Amino acid sequence: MPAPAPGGRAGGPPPGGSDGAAVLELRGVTAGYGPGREPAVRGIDLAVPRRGHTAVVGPSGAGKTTLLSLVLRFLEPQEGELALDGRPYRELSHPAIRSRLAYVEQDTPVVPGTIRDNLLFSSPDAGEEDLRRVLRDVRLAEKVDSLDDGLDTELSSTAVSGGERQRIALARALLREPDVLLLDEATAQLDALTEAAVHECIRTRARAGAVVTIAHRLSTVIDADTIVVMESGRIRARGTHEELLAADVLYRDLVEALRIASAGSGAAAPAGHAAAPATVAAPGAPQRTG
Ligand SMILES: Nc1ncnc2c1ncn2[C@@H]1O[C@H](COP(=O)(O)OP(=O)(O)OP(=O)(O)O)[C@@H](O)[C@H]1O
Repeated sequence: MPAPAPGGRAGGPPPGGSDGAAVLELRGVTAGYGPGREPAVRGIDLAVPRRGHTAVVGPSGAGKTTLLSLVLRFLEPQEGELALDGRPYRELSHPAIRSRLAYVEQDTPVVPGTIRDNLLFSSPDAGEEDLRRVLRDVRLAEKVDSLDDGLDTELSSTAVSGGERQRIALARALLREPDVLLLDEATAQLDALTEAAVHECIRTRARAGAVVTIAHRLSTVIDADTIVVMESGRIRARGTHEELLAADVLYRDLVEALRIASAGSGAAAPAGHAAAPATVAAPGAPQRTG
């Protein structure tokens, strides 16, 4: 198997490349955090296909969070440009961009109010059946049904675990049916139900739209359609799990770290992958996304 060219995909062009299929593109993007500082990412070329799961991996400080910050327009490029459906970001307003994206942080805060308020926060017109659907998707439907006030339960009056909090955030994001779901997977160990729900939601959503994860679980990485390996602010390789295992030494090291970190977790491997227990982040993984 040919080695992936630096920043290129083994065995062919980047998915969603120049064929117009990309929903989101970064073209030669260099960006950083102020004058006098080294750029945090350099010369990033990335085309995110309209459907499918793109996982971003890399050691601490590689630029993964910066990449997401650029996509969310928390940060502007110093060089290069981003585009949504082929239209450069500079021609689009912040709300126009954000309306197409949904972002689930590692530690997304719940908003004051009820579970319903939390779900409707960014989709105020969603109907009851939509709320039920996303709660089922994130495996919270039974829990909500068991509460006396159901969807109208005040979150402050209920003990909400970290896992449930993340599932509420994910449900809120799914409700929007975003063109691009951006997800910074939790580094903390979460309960098995949350792990499974997040995993399943990524798979389901990736059939309808684009999902970009900063992946901290081996099972998530393995499941991605394309994995982007970042190092020192650059994309050093991209491809499928098998392609990268064969061709990229840093990827092999990252996978090994995830495997070691997750050893003994007992999480099930995705179908077709013999050794993929993963519930714990690699050492040095990020704490949160800005
Ligand atoms: N707010 C900030 N101000 C200044 N420098 C920053 C800021 N955020 C990130 N950086 C720097 O940018 C570079 C890339 O950081 P980034 O957080 O994007 O990497 P990362 O791959 O997400 O790392 P981690 O896995 O540790 O979260 C690092 O050198 C980091 O120190």
